[in-house]
Amino acid sequence: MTDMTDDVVARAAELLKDHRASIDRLDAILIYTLGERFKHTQAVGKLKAEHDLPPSDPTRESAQIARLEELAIQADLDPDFAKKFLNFIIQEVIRHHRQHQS
Ligand SMILES: O=C(O)C(=O)C[C@]1(C(=O)O)C=C[C@@H](O)C=C1
Repeated sequence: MTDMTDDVVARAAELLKDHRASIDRLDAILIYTLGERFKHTQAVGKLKAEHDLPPSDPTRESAQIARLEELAIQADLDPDFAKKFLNFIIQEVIRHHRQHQS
């Protein structure tokens, strides 16, 4: 009986370890992906500052949000979360753009 319980606990520990390894791998992908995204937005911020363009573009943001909501549904991710996540990133980008302009 105790042996069986030990097996179940050991199996659960193994599964937890595997999930955590996948989570760490995916978190690394997220961080590198965000790093790449910010490289592009830094270049966009420089262009906007050089050409006196406004830091934010609400029309572009609406299109991005609509697209990400669709992608989120396809990816089985909560579309409201996807929207909040993109908004959070875009707000940070706009903050960087404003720093370029001042
Ligand atoms: O595409 C732009 O114009 C950007 O400045 C990039 C970006 C984004 O992070 O995706 C940021 C701010 C804008 O309001 C829209 C989009």
